[in-house]
Amino acid sequence: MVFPDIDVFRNFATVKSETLMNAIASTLHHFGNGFLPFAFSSLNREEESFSVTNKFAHATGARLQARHLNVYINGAHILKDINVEIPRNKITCIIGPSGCGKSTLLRTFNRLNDNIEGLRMTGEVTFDGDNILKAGSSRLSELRRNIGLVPQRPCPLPMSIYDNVAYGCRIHGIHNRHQQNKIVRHYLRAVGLWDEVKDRLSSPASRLSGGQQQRLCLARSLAVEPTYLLADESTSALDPISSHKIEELFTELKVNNSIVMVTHTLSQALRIADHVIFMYMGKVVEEGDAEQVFRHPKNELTRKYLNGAFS
Ligand SMILES: Nc1ncnc2c1ncn2[C@@H]1O[C@H](COP(=O)(O)OP(=O)(O)OP(=O)(O)O)[C@@H](O)[C@H]1O
Repeated sequence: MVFPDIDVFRNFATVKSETLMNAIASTLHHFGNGFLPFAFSSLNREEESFSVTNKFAHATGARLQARHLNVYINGAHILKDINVEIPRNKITCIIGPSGCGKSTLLRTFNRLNDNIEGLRMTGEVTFDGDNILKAGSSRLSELRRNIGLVPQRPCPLPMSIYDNVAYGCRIHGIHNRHQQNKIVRHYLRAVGLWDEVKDRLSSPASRLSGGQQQRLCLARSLAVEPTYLLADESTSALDPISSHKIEELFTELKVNNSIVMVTHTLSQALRIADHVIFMYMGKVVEEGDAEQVFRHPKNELTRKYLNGAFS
């Protein structure tokens, strides 16, 4: 699947650095990229604690829902009458065979599909009661402050490892170098990357391996601590140990945040999902508590999928 918002960055190589930064800032502002400005909520790590409150996120008890959502691309009916509710402070896993619409649904939650040519959406996606499908640009940027997306393909910005994580803080007005250092260190540790990069923080992020880039992008998204983190196969390029670390991290994060992840790995969904959405050919076939869906699926199609009858 192509991500035009990410591809934009790849074309910046020859642009002057100041122009580049401005272009990135405005592009991110427009498209959102999972790390637009947020305030930071408190982090309870013994070695580093810092606290800035994301008032909007935690005061409103915001919830994310899709009602009668339909997505068409160039006339093709991609998402069909989707009705789901994403619970707060839980890990929701979206599962289903390739091409069933998982990423499209995930991206609809922060309007990242908007730039797809020929896109038409009907129905509602509500966040904190507001239909975000009708949100104007000012509401949209607020939305993207609260719903961050880590895309399927890692997309490091054309800057250093350090700056990739610190960037979100800066555009949100956190210019204190000491505080930035703490945040960068904290989130690189959280994703299990710190030991691998601590001696080369000023190197270009593009020199990292695919799995390292995937963790860097996750750190960048987490560093602005969204209310909802949308993760599209965020462990697909990782070895089992690194994947396990990320799963542990997501489990810790749900105390303050809500995670929605697309995964192809059923064993991963079994390990960490609290809530499951099973999709097939653009429809939600079954949704519910993970234990119920995995142990006692109501739908025959879900049962077949879980038993490996198709993938
Ligand atoms: N930009 C696009 N233009 C045309 N069709 C698209 C576009 N993006 C997605 N689609 C189509 O929408 C359908 C759902 O795609 P989507 O990427 O959401 O599926 P998925 O379940 O996430 O697949 P996978 O697990 O393989 O990543 C597919 O048939 C795909 O070809």
